[in-house]
Amino acid sequence: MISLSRSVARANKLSAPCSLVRAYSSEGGAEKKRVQSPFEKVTIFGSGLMGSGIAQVSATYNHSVKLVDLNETALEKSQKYIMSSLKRVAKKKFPESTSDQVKFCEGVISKIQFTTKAEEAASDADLVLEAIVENVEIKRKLVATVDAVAPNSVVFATNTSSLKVGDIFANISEARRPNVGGLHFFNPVPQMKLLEVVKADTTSQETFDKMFNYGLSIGKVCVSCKDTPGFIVNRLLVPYMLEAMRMVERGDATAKDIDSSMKYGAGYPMGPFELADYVGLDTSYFISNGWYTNSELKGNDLVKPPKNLKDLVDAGRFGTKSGAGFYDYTKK
Ligand SMILES: CCCCCCCCCCCCC[C@H](O)CC(=O)SCCNC(=O)CCNC(=O)[C@H](O)C(C)(C)COP(=O)(O)OP(=O)(O)OC[C@H]1O[C@@H](n2cnc3c(N)ncnc32)[C@H](O)[C@@H]1OP(=O)(O)O
Ligand SMILES: NC(=O)c1ccc[n+]([C@@H]2O[C@H](COP(=O)([O-])OP(=O)(O)OC[C@H]3O[C@@H](n4cnc5c(N)ncnc54)[C@H](O)[C@@H]3O)[C@@H](O)[C@H]2O)c1
Repeated sequence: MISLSRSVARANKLSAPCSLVRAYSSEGGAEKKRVQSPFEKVTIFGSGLMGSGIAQVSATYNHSVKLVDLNETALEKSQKYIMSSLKRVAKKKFPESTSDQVKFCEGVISKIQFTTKAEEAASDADLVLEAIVENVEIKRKLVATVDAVAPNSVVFATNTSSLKVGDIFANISEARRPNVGGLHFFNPVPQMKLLEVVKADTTSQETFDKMFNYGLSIGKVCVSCKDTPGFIVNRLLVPYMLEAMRMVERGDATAKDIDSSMKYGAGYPMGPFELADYVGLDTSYFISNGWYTNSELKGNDLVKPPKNLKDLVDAGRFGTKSGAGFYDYTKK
């Protein structure tokens, strides 16, 4: 595998402003290097937690963004969420000037068009990114909608946490197969620097390079992944967090002490139970159970969901989003 030296990468960048600079060592290893984005118009499906964050970051780095959801209520919630996040970023960026903070926030939000018109939004995009509900059938339906109207050259990526990229795009038209891949962002998107760039079986090198350079252009640290369950982080995160759960089941330690141990002993920003509540216990159960019952990890105890995780989900304790999970968030 070759790697471009920094001087070659720099030369490319200087000679062709919109060049696709593969500013990374393909022997693995991430490199955080700002390059010109190969995309101008980005259409994102799903204005929830992740879609909103991806839209915010793409607009912050001068992409023209269309953010699509099923109804105006979802879009209004998204706009509020993005604005509140932008205000936090602006306060740090322009601590001395409220007017600059306002200008920054309004400048970014003006680059995002909130719409329910799916076909129109997909019809003139350079990059289409889906961040809709983690359900392969619903994602496949969206793929079919985009397939019918998007430009031939569009790159189509998924932000899935746990599904196989190849399964999501299984029914896409033949001509588009080289132009699909995965762009797995982390929550919260404005804060988490990592972007997992996934090369599926049909992804062309050109498409991979475009996705990778888009990630670099929006300030992310990009890593290269194969289309395997959980890519890199979740493949390691799920077994770690499930074993934490089993420790509680065995009575080895409390959730609180395990969280403290990982924060103050391993330097994690959140312990496993705080994180599970943060990303959602329903999501966590869905992912681990999906891998355990219907993936290349089928029957692997490393990803077997513990009983008490399922009990919490069955009881409607989904984590912060429902006010209670491993911890209670409603008590003052
Ligand atoms: C036990 C059984 C579990 C079962 C298995 C589970 C398997 C896992 C399931 C996977 C689900 C999908 C996962 C997904 O595919 C991949 C992921 O996303 S994994 C999650 C990755 N994210 C993390 O690990 C989060 C780690 N936490 C943090 O980094 C921080 O806690 C935080 C979230 C950034 C919050 O920081 P805090 O210090 O705690 O709190 P603050 O509120 O002060 O924020 C600090 C700092 O950041 C700025 N900030 C925070 N959020 C935002 C935002 N949304 N927008 C803008 N800015 C934000 C804030 O302003 C602060 O700035 P500062 O003032 O400090 O400069
Ligand atoms: N939450 C996380 O920590 C996290 C992190 C990384 C990746 N992901 C992945 O990102 C995706 C979205 O996750 P999320 O947490 O943002 O979910 P979410 O539930 O917050 O948002 C999903 C949004 O998609 C919308 N939607 C559903 N079907 C749609 C359609 N056909 N067209 C347009 N919009 C549609 C829903 O209305 C909702 O607003 C999932 O694939 C998830 O696995 C989640």
